[in-house]
Amino acid sequence: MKITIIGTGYVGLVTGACLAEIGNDVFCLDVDPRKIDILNSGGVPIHEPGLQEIIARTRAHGRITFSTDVKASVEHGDVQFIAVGTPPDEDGSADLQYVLEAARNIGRYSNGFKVVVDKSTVPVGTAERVRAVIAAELEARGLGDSAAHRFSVVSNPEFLKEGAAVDDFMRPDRIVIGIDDDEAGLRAREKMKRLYAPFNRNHERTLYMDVRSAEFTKYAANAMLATRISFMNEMSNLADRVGADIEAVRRGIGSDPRIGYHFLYAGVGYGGSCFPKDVQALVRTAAENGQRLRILEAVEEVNHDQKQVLVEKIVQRLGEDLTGRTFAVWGLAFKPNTDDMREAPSRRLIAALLARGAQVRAYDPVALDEARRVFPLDLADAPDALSRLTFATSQDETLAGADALVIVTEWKEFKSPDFTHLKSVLKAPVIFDGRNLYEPLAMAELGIDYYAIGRPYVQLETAPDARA
Ligand SMILES: NC(=O)C1=CN([C@@H]2O[C@H](COP(=O)(O)OP(=O)(O)OC[C@H]3O[C@@H](n4cnc5c(N)ncnc54)[C@H](O)[C@@H]3O)[C@@H](O)[C@H]2O)C=CC1
Ligand SMILES: O=C(O)[C@H]1O[C@H](OP(=O)(O)OP(=O)(O)OC[C@H]2O[C@@H](n3ccc(=O)[nH]c3=O)[C@H](O)[C@@H]2O)[C@H](O)[C@@H](O)[C@@H]1O
Repeated sequence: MKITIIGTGYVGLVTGACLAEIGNDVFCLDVDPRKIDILNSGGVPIHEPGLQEIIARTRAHGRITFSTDVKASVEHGDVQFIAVGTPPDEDGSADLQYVLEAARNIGRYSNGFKVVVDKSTVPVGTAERVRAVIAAELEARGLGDSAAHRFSVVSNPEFLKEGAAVDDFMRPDRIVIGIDDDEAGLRAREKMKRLYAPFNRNHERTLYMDVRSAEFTKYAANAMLATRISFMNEMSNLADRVGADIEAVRRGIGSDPRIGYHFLYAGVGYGGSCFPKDVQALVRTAAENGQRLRILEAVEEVNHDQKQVLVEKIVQRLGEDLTGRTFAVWGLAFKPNTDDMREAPSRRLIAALLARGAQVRAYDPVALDEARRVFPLDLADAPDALSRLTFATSQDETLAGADALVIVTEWKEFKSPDFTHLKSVLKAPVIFDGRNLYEPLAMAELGIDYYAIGRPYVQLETAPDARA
């Protein structure tokens, strides 16, 4: 099938590559010439496991093209996926300017029947706006009534997770398709069914519904997941106060199949490009419709505060003024296996340490380039603070002479470091762990002062008279 993907970011590039991998003829459009140049010279502008290999393979077979040519992109695809960004506007609502611009271009250059797929996360009612924009452009070309230029707007939200995007796309839990039941909608449904059949042979995972419900489903899913995280984070703070272990509690509640084990990890708050903006946008949609979403307001507030919890633990142990202290920070990306630093908890945490006068030496396995780009922007008004932030090229390099190690992202390679070596190079054996990677008792036995999230601080009584 001939497919156009508008926007080659995390979602667009993965969708395009995966659709090309199963044999489609895919044209990827982006307005950013830098991204297109990288892709055309064999590179991949983002880090996503498995993606580079698929792109190299499909490009070699001529099944995927990258271009900034808008007209050619519209003419290419019978199916046009809109996968552009929908960042938060100043009031928290989703900014639809890129989506509507993509729609305008489709109307401007359409050369036949088009299935227009909203893949971006967009508020309820957006498909209608996309339809109106395309119709207005066709009308302006005198093609308003042309049967040959019919189109249908489909909502097909994406549920992939960064760091596991290729896998999630290739093996989806479900494929949600919101579609109209008019004649163009029925034609679109046949195309969508054929397109997704290889991922879903018996079609048992495809959920057809009306367009508004599909748009809403995406927000409700992210809101539910964000709620679980804020719930566990709030429980972890209480666990700290009452001397319980949130990891034991997690296992205790997760064993109930109605709760389940997934997505119950307390930490330094959720980040990324989606939960923060989608929770905000849903709160905004509700407000526009005369309703308050009180649970989601609290989810956001708890998440905001959670990003400070590790700093509070550091201040409690080392004092408010951190001048002259050096911190080794492991992990900058908002989660492992990605270079994405949008809303990453590391940004607030590092800024807070620097604001208290500390030196920070940070390391991340893949997000260093992105970190070098975002911190100067975050700290544009604080050049002195920025000058106290340096980046190391290995986790070990951060440690020498540091007053403490701070863990922000749970990369696999941080899970089992050589603790004896770590102790010998740190100035003092102290770890602040925002991802609960280690066992408090084991740390105490190793003589490491270990502070985690919602887990007891263990101190062994080693003096002989104290044991008696
Ligand atoms: N990142 C993720 O894991 C997921 C994102 N989503 C949603 O998918 C959408 C895209 O997200 P990302 O891929 O993360 O965004 P992104 O920011 O990585 O990529 C968006 C791309 O669209 C391009 N673009 C903007 N306007 C354009 C236009 N008129 N024509 C062509 N290209 C244009 C930009 O240059 C950029 O490369 C958002 O609505 C997001 O909420 C949904 C599920 C997962
Ligand atoms: O709409 C989106 O963009 C996507 O948002 C999330 O995916 P993503 O943001 O890539 O990553 P997650 O694995 O969901 O993690 C989000 C944040 O929550 C945090 N998290 C996750 C799980 C957990 O138990 N605890 C926790 O603190 C992570 O550290 C991370 O900061 C959803 O999981 C995807 O289904 C969705 O498609």
